[in-house]
Amino acid sequence: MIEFRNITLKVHRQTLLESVSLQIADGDKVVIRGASGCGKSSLLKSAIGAIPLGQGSIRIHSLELSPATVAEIRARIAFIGQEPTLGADQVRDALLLPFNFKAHRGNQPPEKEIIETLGRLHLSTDILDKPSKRISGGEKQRIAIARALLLGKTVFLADEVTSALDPESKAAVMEELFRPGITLLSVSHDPDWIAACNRIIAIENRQLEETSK
Ligand SMILES: Nc1ncnc2c1ncn2[C@@H]1O[C@H](COP(=O)(O)OP(=O)(O)OP(=O)(O)O)[C@@H](O)[C@H]1O
Repeated sequence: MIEFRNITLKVHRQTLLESVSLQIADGDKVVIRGASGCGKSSLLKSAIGAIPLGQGSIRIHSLELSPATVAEIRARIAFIGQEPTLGADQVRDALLLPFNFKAHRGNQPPEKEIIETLGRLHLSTDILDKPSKRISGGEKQRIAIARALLLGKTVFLADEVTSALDPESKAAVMEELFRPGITLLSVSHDPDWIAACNRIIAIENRQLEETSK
């Protein structure tokens, strides 16, 4: 479960959210809507400790976000931002990067599983040999999703991950992220994505307003 408890978010002295709470159950598919600049991306970023809270607390599976827990929380969550940084020069190295870390060492997936995961996301295996900086924003996001799936992550924070995609790639991404076992907190303007979510929450006047479907 992801829980935002009475949080206030301020960015450069601008208050984006004021004393708001939100509980997301395991398996929920939540989309955040609202005008440009209202704080949708900032809300997602706050859950990985990228924006400090003015007030309140955030818990991911009962673990409260704090300087002491932020690394563990980031290890549990897949954050797919609008322009993910892949962290290595070659796509293959980027995809396998976490498997060099102590927590995942020895768990590197076999080539077959890597290829199969890329295929499910509508990515060809050729991409593995490309420089990370030569792939598109939409491809970077799908590599970041593939990496999270290979790590077995089940909590996804996804910021506009289909806006740059063709219909087939979009359907492929949605098929992966809307599985029952995935908990999804997302930002999207895409009607298909919004329709697939079970909860729609708008940011209005610094508050969260849940609209019934
Ligand atoms: N790094 C930053 N420096 C200065 N201001 C920022 C920064 N990041 C966000 N902001 C400000 O915070 C506000 C909220 O930004 P945020 O990206 O969360 O909005 P959003 O609702 O996701 O917008 P959009 O729909 O346009 O992506 C904006 O007014 C923006 O100007």
